[in-house]
Amino acid sequence: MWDYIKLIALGLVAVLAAIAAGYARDLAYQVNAVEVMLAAAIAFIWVLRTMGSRQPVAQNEYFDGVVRAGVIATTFWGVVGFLVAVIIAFQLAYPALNFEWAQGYLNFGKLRPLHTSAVIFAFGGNALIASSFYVVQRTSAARLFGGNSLGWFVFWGYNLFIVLAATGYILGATQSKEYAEPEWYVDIWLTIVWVAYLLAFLGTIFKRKEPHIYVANWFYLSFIVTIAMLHIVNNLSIPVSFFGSKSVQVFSGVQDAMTQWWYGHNAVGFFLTAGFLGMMYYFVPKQAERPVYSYKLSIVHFWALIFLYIWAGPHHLHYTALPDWASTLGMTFSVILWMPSWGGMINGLMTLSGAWDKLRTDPIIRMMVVSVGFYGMSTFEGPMMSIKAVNSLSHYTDWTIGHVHSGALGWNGMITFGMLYFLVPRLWAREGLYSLKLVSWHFWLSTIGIVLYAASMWVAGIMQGLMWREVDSQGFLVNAFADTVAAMHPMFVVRGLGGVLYLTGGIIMAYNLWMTVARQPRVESRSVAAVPAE
Ligand code: HEM
Ligand code: HEM
Ligand SMILES: [Cu+2]
Repeated sequence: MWDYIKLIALGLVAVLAAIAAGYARDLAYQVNAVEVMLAAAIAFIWVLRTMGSRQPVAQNEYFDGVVRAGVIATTFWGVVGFLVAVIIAFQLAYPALNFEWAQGYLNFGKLRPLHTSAVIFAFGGNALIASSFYVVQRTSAARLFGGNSLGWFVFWGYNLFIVLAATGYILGATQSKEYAEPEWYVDIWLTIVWVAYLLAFLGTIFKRKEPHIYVANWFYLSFIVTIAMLHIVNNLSIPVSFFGSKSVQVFSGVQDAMTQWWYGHNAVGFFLTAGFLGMMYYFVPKQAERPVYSYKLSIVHFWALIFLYIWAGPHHLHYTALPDWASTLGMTFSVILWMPSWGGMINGLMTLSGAWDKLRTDPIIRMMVVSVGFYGMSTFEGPMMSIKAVNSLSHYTDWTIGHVHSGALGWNGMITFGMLYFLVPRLWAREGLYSLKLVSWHFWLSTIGIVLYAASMWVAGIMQGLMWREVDSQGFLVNAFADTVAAMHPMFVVRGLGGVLYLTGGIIMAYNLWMTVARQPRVESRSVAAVPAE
């Protein structure tokens, strides 16, 4: 019965998407409609072919299939995102790489949002979904809520969202809001997927056999709920046509800017921070084989973090049309935010107390420790940059880009690598990783890559800021904008090289994980039973 309903729904979606493709007013919409049609058709055929032959799921076992798929997707999108990153980094250093024949499709302006979405939403998002599904099942001693269908719907639905967004960007569909570029219909689709995600996660917590809700789940849950709220409010818009990608924002002027940076800042706070803290609170203690340093601190900094983050958005709009009081409010909360951020860092680092020797022997722990260290560094730098006097120098410069990447490469990237190295042997029941030596190589390549990236951007950013300010004795500006661009060339090259190292590390990881699954002997004793909580 349920299968028939699925077939009818999928068939309907495929037909409607085909009609939409026919009536499409622009290329991006048309290609997106064809993609939806294909996705629905493939799902239709799959449901049809497996009807009646699917085994009932064993309720006392964890649902790890979807986590395995998430791990593969994370690795894949990571390498893709880093590759696009290296291309745009060299496009900035050598503008000739914006080839004439690729204008309008593969120039910097088109590839930049592709990079940001690929690394944040595809790489980071898949890492968060996969790890949260793993963690919530283990710590609740319960199978993922909603049967296999809900979990698979979240995974495939989310990855369809990424494909729709990415092809849309290349073909020119964007609502021009940073990190929220996808147009209205893609936003609606993500909303549906996200509600399903919330349902699967929360449902598992509700049916947990463990009385306590482990703190990692608090962080994951706040991430899921807050992203839903941010996504819906920031994307309120009215489509120009039902058959076109263009839409008009509901807010305008400075209200729109404030909504956008309330979104943008809290995307950092809840997607790139709270969600990844959830990851830290499970995988660091697991890998170190030590309990969390202070459980009390984890609760205190959780509530402080989620309360404070929400107010800090205006630090993205200093010295704009935004009223001064709002800007001051944003700055104040940003400075206070330093404390709970460091609460998290201290808790992560101190979890290793008594196990510091592992830093010498275990490259995965090393990766996690560097990650938490970069979290601490970027959450010190951020509050500093939010101070108006500092921001008057740093804003619009590459200092911001350096700050972004010490958080993104250092914190988000490294903790995700650690999580992947932890999970793959367990999910595929393999006897440890294929090569710890390759993990060590990955560690050093990515660490040196980050250092090159951050250091070159500090130099570039501060130089740029100072050059923009420089006036002669008559009060005239000394430097033309083009002078500052020319002066940054060497730093752009260094940043690009840092990116090459980081990408190489990513490829080595992909190879190592592949070989772990392909070559390592199986272990039979892996526990998949949903009791007791682990
Ligand atoms: C191979 C490593 C990477 C390289 C070489 C790289 C390079 C770049 C470049 C060249 C830009 C454009 C800067 C500009 O417009 O001046 C950029 C922007 C950005 N990247 Fe990366 N990236 C890398 C990895 C990552 C990762 C892993 C993340 C996130 C998890 C990330 C997040 C971002 C964000 C959020 C922006 C926009 C920053 C802003 O507008 O202030 N990047 N990246
Ligand atoms: C206490 C924590 C933090 C504070 C107070 C903070 C503050 C700031 C400030 C003041 C800016 C510059 C705004 C501008 O001049 O345009 C900024 C930009 C940014 N930060 Fe942070 N930051 C924090 C942590 C982080 C972390 C951990 C990450 C990444 C994982 C991150 C990612 C970003 C991104 C992506 C931007 C660029 C936004 C854009 O213009 O596109 N921040 N942050
Ligand atoms: Cu911010």
